[in-house]
Amino acid sequence: MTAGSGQVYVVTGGCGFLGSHLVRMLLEHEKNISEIRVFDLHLDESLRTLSNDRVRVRLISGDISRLADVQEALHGSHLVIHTASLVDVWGRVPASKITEVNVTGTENVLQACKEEGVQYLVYTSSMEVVGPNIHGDHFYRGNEDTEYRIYHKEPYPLSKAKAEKLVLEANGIKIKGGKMLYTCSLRPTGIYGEGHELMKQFHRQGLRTGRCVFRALSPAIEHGRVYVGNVAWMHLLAARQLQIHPSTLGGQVYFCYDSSPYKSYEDFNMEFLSACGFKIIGSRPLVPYFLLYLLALLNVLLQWVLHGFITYAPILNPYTLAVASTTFTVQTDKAEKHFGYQPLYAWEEAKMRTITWVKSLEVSGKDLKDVGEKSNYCCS
Ligand SMILES: NC(=O)C1=CN([C@@H]2O[C@H](COP(=O)(O)OP(=O)(O)OC[C@H]3O[C@@H](n4cnc5c(N)ncnc54)[C@H](O)[C@@H]3O)[C@@H](O)[C@H]2O)C=CC1
Ligand SMILES: C[C@H](CCCC(C)(C)O)[C@H]1CC[C@H]2[C@@H]3[C@H](O)CC4=CC(=O)CC[C@]4(C)[C@H]3CC[C@]12C
Repeated sequence: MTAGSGQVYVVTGGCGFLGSHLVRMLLEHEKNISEIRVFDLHLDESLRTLSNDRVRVRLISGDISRLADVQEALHGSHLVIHTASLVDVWGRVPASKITEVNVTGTENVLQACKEEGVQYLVYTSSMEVVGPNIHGDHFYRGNEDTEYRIYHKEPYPLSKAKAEKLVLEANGIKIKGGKMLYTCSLRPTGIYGEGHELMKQFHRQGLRTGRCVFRALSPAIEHGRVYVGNVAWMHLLAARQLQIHPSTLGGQVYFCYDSSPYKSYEDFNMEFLSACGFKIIGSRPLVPYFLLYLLALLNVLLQWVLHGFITYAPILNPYTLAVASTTFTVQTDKAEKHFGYQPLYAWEEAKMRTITWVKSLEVSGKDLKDVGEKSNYCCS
C-alpha cells in the first residue's frame, strides 16, 4: 500500500509510556494504516523518524483540554485511540487540572469525533475505575462482571471513571455525515515495561539504599500487572475489531491482562530489579502497617506545609498505601472472546525485555550518577 491510501489513526498521548509503545506496535502490526497522528502536549521528536514509505508518523503538538486543538488533529481521521491523561495519584498537580485533562479532554475527543465524523474511538481507561477502593475490599481474580463496592474520592480514579462513563454513553450517537460513533474502553491493571517511569524511581531509590529494597508490603497482597507491549497489542486489536464488529465491541469495557504472575507490588518489581543485583530485605513487612500509615499521613502534612514552596509528592501517601495494600487481580477472557486477544508477549519475554531496559539504565550510568553510587552492593 502506498502512503495515503490507508486509514488515518490518531493516538492522543502518543508520546507517553503506553502511547509510544502503541505507535510502534501500530507501525509494525497494522497493515491498513497510512498515517498515524501522534497528538501530545509534549512531543517526542524521535517518533517522527519512525515514518516509512508505507506509514507517515505525524507529530501534532496540542492540548487535549482545548477543543480546537483536538478538532484539528481529528480532521479527516478514521479512528482515535485516546490514551492522553494526567496520571497522578501523588498530588503533583491540582485536582482541577486532572479533571480538565482527563474529563474535559475526553469530552473534547467525543465532541471532535462527532463534529469531524470520526466513527471509532478506543479509550484507555484503568483498573482504577473499579478499584481497589479505600475500604480495603480485595478484588481477587475478578472480571468485567464482578460485583465490587466502587468508591472514588481521589481525583485520578474519579476522573478516569467519569471519562469512561462519557465514552461508553457516547457509543451509538449520531456523528457528522449521519453515521454512528462506536466506542469501547480498555482497563489496564498496573502497566510495566520499557520506559516505565515509576520503575525508574524504584530503581533509583534502590541504588540510594545500596541495592536493598526494604519490604514494606505484605507479600500476600497480589497486584495485577500487565506488560506494556500487550496493552498496546490489545489496543490495536480492539481498534481493528471495533470496525469489523461494532455491535459486539461497541459500548464494552475490557480489562487488560496477560500471563504476568500475580504478586505483591514489591515482589513483582523484584522480578526485574533482582537481575541488577537488588535484594529484598525481609520476608514480611519490616515496618508495622500502622507506622507506614503514619508516615503516609506525615507525607500529606509535609505536602500541605510545603505547598507553594516546592512540589513535595513522595510515592507513599495514604491512597497509594491503600492501593498497594489491597489485592486487585484480574482473570477474564472477555477480550479473547470478543476480539480474539491473546497476549503477544509471554511472561518470559516481557520479563526479559523489561530487565534489558532496567539494566540499560545502569549502562547509561544515569541512575548511578544521580545517586553517586560507586560500584559495590551492600547486600551481596
Ligand atoms: N501507567 C499505568 O500503570 C496505567 C496507565 N493507565 C492509563 O494509560 C494511559 C497512558 O498512561 P501512561 O502512558 O502511563 O502515562 P504517560 O504520562 O506516560 O502518558 C500520558 C501522555 O498524555 C500526555 N498528556 C498529558 N496531558 C495532556 C494534554 N493536556 N494534552 C495532550 N496530551 C497530554 C502526556 O504528555 C503523556 O505523553 C492513561 O490514560 C492512563 O490513565 C491505565 C492503567 C495503568
Ligand atoms: C506507588 C504504589 C506502591 C507503593 C509502595 C510503597 C508503599 C512501598 O511505597 C503503587 C502500588 C499500586 C500502584 C497503582 C496501580 O498499579 C494502579 C494504577 C493504575 C493507573 O491507572 C495509574 C497508576 C496506578 C494508580 C498505580 C500507581 C502506583 C501504585 C499506587
